[in-house]
Amino acid sequence: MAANGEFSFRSSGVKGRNGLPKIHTDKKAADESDICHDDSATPVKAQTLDELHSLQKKKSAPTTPIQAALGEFAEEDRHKQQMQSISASLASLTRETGPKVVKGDPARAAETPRVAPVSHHHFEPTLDISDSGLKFTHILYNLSPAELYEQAIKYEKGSFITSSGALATLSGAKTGRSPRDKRVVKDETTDDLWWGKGSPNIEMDEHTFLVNRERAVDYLCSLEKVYVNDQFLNWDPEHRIKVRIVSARAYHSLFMHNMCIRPTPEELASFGTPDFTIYNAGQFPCNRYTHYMTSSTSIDVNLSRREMVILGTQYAGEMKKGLFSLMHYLMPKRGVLSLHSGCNMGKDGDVALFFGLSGTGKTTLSTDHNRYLIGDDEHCWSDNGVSNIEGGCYAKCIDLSREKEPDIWNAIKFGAVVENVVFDEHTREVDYSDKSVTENTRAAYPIEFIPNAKIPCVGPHPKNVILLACDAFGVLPPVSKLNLAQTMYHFISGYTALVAGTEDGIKEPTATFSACFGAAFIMLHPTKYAAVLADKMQKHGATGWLVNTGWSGGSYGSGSRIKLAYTRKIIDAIHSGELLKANYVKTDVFGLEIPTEIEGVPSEILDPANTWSNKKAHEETLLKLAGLFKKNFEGFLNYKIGTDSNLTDEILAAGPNF
Ligand SMILES: Nc1ncnc2c1ncn2[C@@H]1O[C@H](COP(=O)(O)OP(=O)(O)OP(=O)(O)O)[C@@H](O)[C@H]1O
Ligand SMILES: O=C([O-])CC(=O)C(=O)O
Ligand SMILES: [Ca+2]
Ligand SMILES: [Mn+2]
Repeated sequence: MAANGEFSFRSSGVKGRNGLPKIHTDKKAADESDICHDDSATPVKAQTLDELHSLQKKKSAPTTPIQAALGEFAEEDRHKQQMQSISASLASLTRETGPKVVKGDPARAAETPRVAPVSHHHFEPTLDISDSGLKFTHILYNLSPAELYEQAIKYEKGSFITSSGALATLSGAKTGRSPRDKRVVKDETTDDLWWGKGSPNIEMDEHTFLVNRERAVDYLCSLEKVYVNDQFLNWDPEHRIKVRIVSARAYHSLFMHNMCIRPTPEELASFGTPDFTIYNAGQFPCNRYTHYMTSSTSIDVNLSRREMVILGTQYAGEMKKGLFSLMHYLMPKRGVLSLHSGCNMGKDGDVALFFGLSGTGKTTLSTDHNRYLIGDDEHCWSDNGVSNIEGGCYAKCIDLSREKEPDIWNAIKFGAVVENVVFDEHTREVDYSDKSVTENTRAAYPIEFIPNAKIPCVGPHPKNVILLACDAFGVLPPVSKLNLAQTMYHFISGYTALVAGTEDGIKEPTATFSACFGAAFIMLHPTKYAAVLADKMQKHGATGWLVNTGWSGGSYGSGSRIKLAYTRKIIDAIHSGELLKANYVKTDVFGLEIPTEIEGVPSEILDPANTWSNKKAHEETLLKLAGLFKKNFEGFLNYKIGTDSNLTDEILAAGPNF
């Protein structure tokens, strides 16, 4: 480059008579040179192309002194134990005990014979030899994102790299969870579970579970290779759970790599036996002649065996939320509260929880450039404070925009999985407004893709508990301050309203009530979680808030969704403590305390009654929604919350009055 920044050719030192560089053919002359060499001078250290290719990849470097100290024998032992553990995980219950498993990609054929087959001498003689007992199952163990990308692109139709570097994939026929196909084994250990009306736990017996388990395991072992992830749940070391995920798709393995906590190499070396195992055979259906099965999809949890089987759905969220259900069972046993909430922390250590059903804003509002992100969806609140259960986020992508949600936008890069999005076939730019595959398009990315993620994902006791509702009726205020009884009333109600199918034009919104803002995932009766939440909020002086991220100025169809920018201002005022100091007035019917002013938010929208042009329609809609709340709460009237009945009575009184 010339000094002025313009590009120019470097003038060559030795020139021939015609001005061109002289070509030296004489070896001696070239060796003793001060003359210019050809840049490619050093030859490759390979005799053949195969050798050349073998130079490209080196063995992953041992990372720490711990591993170095293990020595070669210990390392070999550890590897053998790992393979035995995986073989045991994949064991058929009716034939030989564990399949022959071998680590590595079958496509890298040259490498496989070097690995000694796992010996089965400690097992009983096989009951029934089958072809599956003679073949090897290759184990792709905790692959890296780059390796999983290659697997997905090579072997899974519908896998593509988007222009931002994310892996686009299709989840198949199912683009959301299938709660009606979830089953939980009912046995002597599950008496304390919530069964019956309203409960998400539909029973199955142990035998049927084993039938489905065998079906999944046979399917997985029939494949040439399966993916195994060994990872953790819960950033609180005291309550950490070890999970193993066995799956048939690189998509599933990468999704869980992103969503669970990723072990360090040392943690992986000493992983041992998992506390819980998922068998994801989602490409393979369940057999509908099997007892308890009502479709070809079945998601089965067996708490005694610490196992979960997935048949007939490839939607990866089933694994995420299956593990969340497990935490809703395990954590309360330890006095730890599990929460379907987002969580973030201010610079001064003030923590906020964001409860809400799907699509109400947990991910959007907890991902806040001015605050540390602890997590977007699943948390625990123990005596130690709050901790994220997961290692990643799962953001809705529909209508995602760089301007409104920059941190989420930027997190969709190499390593992230985007499900069911539509992209330009040439540029691979994703069109986030396209609902051709589904409205529930999603991105799963490791939490550290958010620049201000708080790692480790733990924080002190919450100061604010924000209940989010996307009220498509447009009658709940944008924000209300709640007393403890109101917080419990709305926590147990778990309200949101969804907009019904949009294809035939405008439809009535439908109210959904989902206890604890996650009835699909809780294992015990809602009042058990509510009692612990009330106790913790009281003990740590947390304030409850109800935030409507839905409609204003009318119901869906006539009004419009509250601007995200306004909701963010409201949330800012909660975090800063400003809102606690505001003036409040009480609304009719719901008896909610609403502020008269918030910086950056037009005051006239703070009371929904002001925003409806048709006052009569407003009144009717308000009463209609209040009636739905009342009816829903009837199911909880016979339950006591906490140790005395005072709180129960207060909570009942905290609902709508009309
Ligand atoms: N005022 C608003 N407040 C919050 N979100 C809004 C608002 N207006 C529009 N949105 C959109 O609503 C969606 C909220 O979805 P989000 O992913 O945060 O849901 P979630 O509560 O995390 O659900 P899930 O549990 O299913 O992950 C986003 O797509 C967001 O852009
Ligand atoms: O589980 C899913 O598919 C997405 C999610 O977070 C929810 O529905 O709460
Ligand atoms: Ca979310
Ligand atoms: Mn969720």
